[in-house]
Amino acid sequence: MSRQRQVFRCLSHQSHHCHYHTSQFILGLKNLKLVILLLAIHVNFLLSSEDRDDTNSYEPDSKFKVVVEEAKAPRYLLYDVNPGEGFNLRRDVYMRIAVLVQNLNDAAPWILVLPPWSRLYHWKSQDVGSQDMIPWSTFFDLPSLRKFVPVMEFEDFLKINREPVIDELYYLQNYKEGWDKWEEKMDKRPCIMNPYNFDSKNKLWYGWFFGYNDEVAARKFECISVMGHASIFKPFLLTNTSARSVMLDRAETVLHDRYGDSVFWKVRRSMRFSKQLRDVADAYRKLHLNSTDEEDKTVLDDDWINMKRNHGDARGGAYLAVHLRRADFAKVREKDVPSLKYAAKQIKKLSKQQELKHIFVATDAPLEEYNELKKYLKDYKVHRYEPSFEVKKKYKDGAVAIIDQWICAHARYFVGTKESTFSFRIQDEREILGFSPDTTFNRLCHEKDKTCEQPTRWLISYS
Ligand SMILES: C[C@@H]1O[C@H](OP(=O)(O)OP(=O)(O)OC[C@H]2O[C@@H](n3cnc4c(=O)[nH]c(N)nc43)[C@H](O)[C@@H]2O)[C@@H](O)[C@H](O)[C@@H]1O
Repeated sequence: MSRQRQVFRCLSHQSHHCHYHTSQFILGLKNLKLVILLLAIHVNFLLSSEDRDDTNSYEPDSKFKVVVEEAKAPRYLLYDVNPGEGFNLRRDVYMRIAVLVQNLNDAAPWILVLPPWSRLYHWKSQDVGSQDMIPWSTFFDLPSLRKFVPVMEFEDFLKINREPVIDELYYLQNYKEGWDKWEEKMDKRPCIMNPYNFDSKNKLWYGWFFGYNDEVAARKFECISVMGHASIFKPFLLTNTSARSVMLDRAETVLHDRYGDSVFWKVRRSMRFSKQLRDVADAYRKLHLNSTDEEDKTVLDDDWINMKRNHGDARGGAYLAVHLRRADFAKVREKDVPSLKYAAKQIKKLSKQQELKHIFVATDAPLEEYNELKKYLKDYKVHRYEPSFEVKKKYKDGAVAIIDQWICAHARYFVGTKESTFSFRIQDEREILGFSPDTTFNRLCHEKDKTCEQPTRWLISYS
């Protein structure tokens, strides 16, 4: 058992035998590496802070008791999302919370602790080893995230925290009675549902905690009914609690502060995929689709802060990319997802219009469905990214999906699935790269959908 795991066990069971391990561990942690990490997070953030928008002031929330003692800096905000949600919806929730943390940083230093990726419903591969507790650095470029807001991995938070205990945990929920009119409000309320358990022996709350279950706990737990935007929590966090670490579970309950404005796009631009995954996708583009950044005019600037593109700057590789969401989506949203035959009909029509012979298909469809689709498209060269066993084992299902997204983002023309956040994230990637909106905001329609209304054009905005 690693020393860290031993300490988790010790602290959660409060055994005296553990005292030695714990104090040794904590001493060991005062090591240079972590101090440097923390400093790096702060310096990095301060350096880029001149680029921040000076948004909202706040009034303390008089509904809650005002805490007068001063909180120790830095403070840590953790969050989690409804267990059933997929990767791209979770990315969206990150953006809401990152904007909240940026707002908090206008008043005091806060660090956003990134929730490890564990056992997502859609990650079904059995032969790739554990898909639990995957750090954000596998999928995203952390230095890029840090140019928007200070972030750290949960494992690093555990290392610097004195014990594997989060001071306060709030479980967000809607109002039980529902609502007639929209108003920004939040209230401590009895829990409508509570997935955490109180251990009366050591007076701690246990629960999922990103898969850490009995290794991590919370000291205080309450439910909060909320209707509002993420930054509704700003006054509460600054004046109604002085806890060093606060976690908001079910963070998807709060909305974006302002959907689609330049701050929204800043945090979106900061969410660059990790270089290792972009490289795998770029190698595939080059080999199978004859697509390179230089030819396609999609070269990335090193720093997203300086990268500004006009619509039409990007040309894209000579292929049409489709995101064909199937699996659970085809069942839950039966009325939005076309049959394979009808999807193929639309794809053929678009390829003809665009004079493209190569079609790249990103899909979560089983092989038989993909083969059926290919049969309908026999006059075209149809491609699907199939990872080598090594890539899949190393980076897992989450990475394969990112590679699919990155390849779609570089196509000359893209068509997605109605209301899939997977398709939405490809659309915003293409906005960042500078594609013409006509080549981006397109979707497949169900055969019975006669109007076939195309997606809203959420165009990039720079400040
Ligand atoms: C029905 C709802 O759909 C919502 O999904 P939706 O917005 O499409 O998009 P996501 O939130 O990303 O969830 C769908 C997941 O399915 C896999 N997936 C979907 N399309 C592809 C693809 O083209 N390639 C690869 N490799 N993987 C794909 C991938 O793991 C992805 O994160 C979910 O967030 C909800 O939890 C719920 O399932």
